[in-house]
Amino acid sequence: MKTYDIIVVGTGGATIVADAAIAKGKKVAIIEKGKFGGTCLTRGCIPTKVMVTVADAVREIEELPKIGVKVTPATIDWDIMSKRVWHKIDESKGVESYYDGFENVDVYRGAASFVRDKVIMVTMKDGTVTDELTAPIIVLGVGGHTKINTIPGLEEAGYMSSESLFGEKYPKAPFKRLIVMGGGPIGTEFAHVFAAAGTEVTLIQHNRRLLPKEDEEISAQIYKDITKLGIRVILNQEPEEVRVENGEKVVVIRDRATGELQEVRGEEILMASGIVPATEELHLENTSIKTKRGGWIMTNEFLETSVDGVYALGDVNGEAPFRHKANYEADILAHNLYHASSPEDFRWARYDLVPAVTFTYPQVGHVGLTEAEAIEKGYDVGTGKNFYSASAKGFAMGFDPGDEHDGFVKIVVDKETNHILGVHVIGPQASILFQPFVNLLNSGDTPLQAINEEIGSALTKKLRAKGLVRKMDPHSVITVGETMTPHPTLSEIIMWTQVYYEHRW
Ligand SMILES: Cc1cc2nc3c(=O)[nH]c(=O)nc-3n(C[C@H](O)[C@H](O)[C@H](O)COP(=O)(O)OP(=O)(O)OC[C@H]3O[C@@H](n4cnc5c(N)ncnc54)[C@H](O)[C@@H]3O)c2cc1C
Ligand SMILES: NC(=O)c1ccc[n+]([C@@H]2O[C@H](COP(=O)([O-])OP(=O)(O)OC[C@H]3O[C@@H](n4cnc5c(N)ncnc54)[C@H](O)[C@@H]3O)[C@@H](O)[C@H]2O)c1
Repeated sequence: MKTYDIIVVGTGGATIVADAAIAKGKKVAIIEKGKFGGTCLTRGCIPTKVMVTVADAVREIEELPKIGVKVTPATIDWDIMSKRVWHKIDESKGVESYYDGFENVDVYRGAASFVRDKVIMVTMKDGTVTDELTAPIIVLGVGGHTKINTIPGLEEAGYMSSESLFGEKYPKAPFKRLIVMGGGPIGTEFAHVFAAAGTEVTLIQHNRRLLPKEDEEISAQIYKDITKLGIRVILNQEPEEVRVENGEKVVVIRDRATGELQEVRGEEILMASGIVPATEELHLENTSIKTKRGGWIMTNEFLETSVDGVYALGDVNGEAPFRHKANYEADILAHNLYHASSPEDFRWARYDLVPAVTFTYPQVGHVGLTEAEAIEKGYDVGTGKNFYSASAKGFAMGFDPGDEHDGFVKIVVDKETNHILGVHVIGPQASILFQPFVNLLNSGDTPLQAINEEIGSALTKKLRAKGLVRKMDPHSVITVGETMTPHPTLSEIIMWTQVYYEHRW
């Protein structure tokens, strides 16, 4: 049995904890079965946003004649864009070699599995299996991957997911006709990218709304805006069958309201139908680690699992699946394990103020509750809405009052206190517009609130009983650093204020 101070499984957000341990001179094991850097760098946020930024530029140029700029149609240079996409993905190699450079770190390239609580073995890429490894602290940051629904004929016909798109299925040129299955962030972002590249895109959505996690009014607006781009959106559909006909893939869908059947054809199918936790290889059944519905690992506000000393962060704990949320949790854990002056100085996670952005066209962003969620929670709800066209800048950008595609901000307020419960934006730069509210809402005295109360080490129980309050001083550079900022946005340049103030970079 080999013993470490800490074992970190997965090299996405969890690397923040590994880095803190390395800096403290701890003996660290890092286990990664895929590309180093995790989903965000190698098949998620970053390569998609390199593409989305190009697609945005094409659409922005198309809008310029309205404000008096003569343009010729812009088109995407697929080769240059793809080179930039793969340049970022290939930074993964640098992450891998970085960890090879430390004497106090053992890097295992393979899949970790639990033998029992706190004991792990790794099936290495060459098929060999390591000795048993153990540590008083084990951090699980194994992420998630695309959920593939069982649809008759799908496996035989073949399909792509974000994993294979940024892998063996990366196209040398844009598709002629693409079917996107799913109208969440992944589906709407890729639909925007390919439509801007000249692909005829049909997006099939199971839900009756696009982006159903957004406020209803935002969903309705994004439907109008996306269809204006030439993307065909078919809502409220159940995929019935997939087949190949004359070299094309045919998806048969059934309208969930009317039962009507129709066929959609395309050169390729992109599955964007949600994610599942990547726990298959962990063999959690050999442990007492509790999971919740959907198989997500249950964690509390200190990222503890039901096994003392085992923590889980990022997508795998089933809280909001964003890279900034994974980073936020990893920062908290790194602080509590390696930097806190005492348990009273511990930080804890809260999930009621996770900012979310979808980088489709236009951008959509929010923090806090939707109007429907606020009503359901029993608030006496008031709302306010303002349009881009109502501001001088909005007019300058080409928005006119009454414009069907005007952007807007909607605030959801508790009428009893005038407290802001949620802020929702749709329009250009939505990703950065609502950040001041994220900072505002996170400021002030923040009492410790238990999450999944059944989970808690002896120390956690003591801290809960004590009733800790973290002072999030709105003037403090530390508060800015401890507040989530959506990734990847320009607001991050400002959010890292604490880090460059402390000369950590
Ligand atoms: C197409 C796409 C676009 C996205 N865009 C955005 C965006 O713009 N903004 C945003 O905030 N989020 C975005 N996301 C979500 C974001 O990528 C994830 O929330 C984030 O990467 C999760 O980080 P993580 O640390 O939890 O896990 P990951 O980054 O997924 O890291 C987990 C790592 O664990 C490894 N692993 C798994 N099992 C084992 C095992 N048994 N042993 C060893 N290693 C293992 C995996 O290989 C992986 O490298 C996007 C996701 C996708 C798919
Ligand atoms: N900009 C970002 O921050 C960003 C971008 C991409 C992904 N992500 C994260 O990654 C996660 C995964 O993204 P996602 O868009 O796949 O998930 P999602 O769960 O948000 O959306 C999936 C959508 O697919 C629909 N769906 C499910 N099965 C279907 C089927 N068989 N046919 C048609 N539609 C079907 C669902 O109704 C749902 O709206 C998200 O939770 C998201 O938070 C974030």
